[in-house]
Amino acid sequence: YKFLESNKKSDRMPKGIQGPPGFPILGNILQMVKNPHLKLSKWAKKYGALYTIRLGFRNALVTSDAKSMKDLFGHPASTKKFQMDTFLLLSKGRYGIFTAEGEAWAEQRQFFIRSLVDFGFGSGKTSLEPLILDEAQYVIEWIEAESKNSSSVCLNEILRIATSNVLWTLVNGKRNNLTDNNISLLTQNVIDGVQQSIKNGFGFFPWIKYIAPELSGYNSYYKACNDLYAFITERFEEHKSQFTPDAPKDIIDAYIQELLNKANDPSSSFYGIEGERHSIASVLELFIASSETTPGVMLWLVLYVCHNQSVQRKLHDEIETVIGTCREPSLLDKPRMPFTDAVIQETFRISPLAAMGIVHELSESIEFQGHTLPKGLLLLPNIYHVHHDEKTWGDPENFRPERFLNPEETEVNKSLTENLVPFQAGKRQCVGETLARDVIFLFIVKLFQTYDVLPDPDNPEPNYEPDVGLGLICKPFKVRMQRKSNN
Ligand code: HEM
Repeated sequence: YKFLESNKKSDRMPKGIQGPPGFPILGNILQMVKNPHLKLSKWAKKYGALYTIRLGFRNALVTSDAKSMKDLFGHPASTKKFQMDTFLLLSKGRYGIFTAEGEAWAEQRQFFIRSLVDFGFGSGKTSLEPLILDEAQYVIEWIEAESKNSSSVCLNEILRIATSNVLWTLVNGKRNNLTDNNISLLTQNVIDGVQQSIKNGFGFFPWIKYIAPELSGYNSYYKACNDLYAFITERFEEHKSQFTPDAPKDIIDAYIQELLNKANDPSSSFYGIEGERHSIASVLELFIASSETTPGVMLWLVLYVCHNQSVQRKLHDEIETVIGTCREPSLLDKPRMPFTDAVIQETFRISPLAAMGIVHELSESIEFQGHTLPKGLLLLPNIYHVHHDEKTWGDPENFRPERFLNPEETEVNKSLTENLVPFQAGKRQCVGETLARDVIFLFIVKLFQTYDVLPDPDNPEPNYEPDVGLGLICKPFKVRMQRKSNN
């Protein structure tokens, strides 16, 4: 019964759009068990920019070029998400920003964006810069200490902790110690569970949890979600006990203020108990959405640049020319650093963290590129293929930041970056994009301002093979961080 219940929703296939044949009940899922991003890309080459697949009983339209993706995900009927059990469990229902829908989602999303601006963040503003640079400096100190014990270091964990600390300081008002970091650890347990839910299937087939709760990883995921939820709830309670109205010190205070402001407005998603649930879920989702993605991009970048020394030399040259060795990098340096920008864009392109994005669901039938797309159709953004399409990139498998620059290498070619969609597209496009881009820029510039990054002599060959789950995650690797002689 549970099996039928969780998979009962069947929808119509749009007419006139081809796709690979699948199996009964499972559809195309079996063909996508290993490296689904590569399979989706292979199908795009065969069936074109728009094709259909079946995920269990659900039909999905796969979009594999940037324009179709932007047009389709920009349509008002595409705002709804396909809610995997994995995320509903995390947010305890349709709460917060990531999992909420309709007016509640719009209000929660807007509130978070406004809070970021209130706390000094936004285009053209630089007041979060000291916070980000402080965290980058802690990473440098950690590298210095580690390098005394071993010639090569693994940056995976420290970058995760440091980036989650930037957000945590903003949200909770005080930073965590790099070696004693609850929020990062609790978040990591949940992220590991999300990866398991994709690999072991309980995200798509909730009935697996009834058959193999332990083996599938469902039980440990359930516990990890509850632990993180309880931790965030405790921080809300702590803040409430020390709260001064109209003087929010951090984002949790801002949420508490909004709950008070909307205490008599039943039409608001901040009203009453539901309002509390939305607020806690929103904060929790921020950590889940950011803590693997932002450091993940930096790790890929370090790996590629470490194994492409000519790129590293150009990166060093630009940092030295524009910033020098004595002063801290600033976001205001960004427009004068096209090569650094190109290195970051190339990393987003070649190893997109959210390679298959987040699946949405049409809330009503629409006409699209001459086809009628039925209500309930799932929409899958084939981000990996968009970033690896030979027609756009020529040699997609090569790490070549220069592709984004004009022949004089003085400017980034904007018409080419239009083909990048690492944060997806449309009204639900990543709400943390600017924060992520700023953190990546400042961390990376500071790292390469301070160090020559060299391959680990014990493992000199790079491993570009990702750990594939919801995202393409860089497997742990070591590098030799050699302090630059002029630094
Ligand atoms: C390089 C880093 C990041 C990448 C690649 C990334 C990617 C994405 C993608 C692909 C989506 C799905 C958009 C959709 O459903 O249409 C998303 C949504 C989201 N991201 Fe990010 N993200 C990153 C960093 C962050 C950060 C730093 C935060 C928090 C400060 C964040 C918070 C969110 C939230 C809350 C959503 C849900 C938005 C909504 O449903 O309205 N992300 N992100």
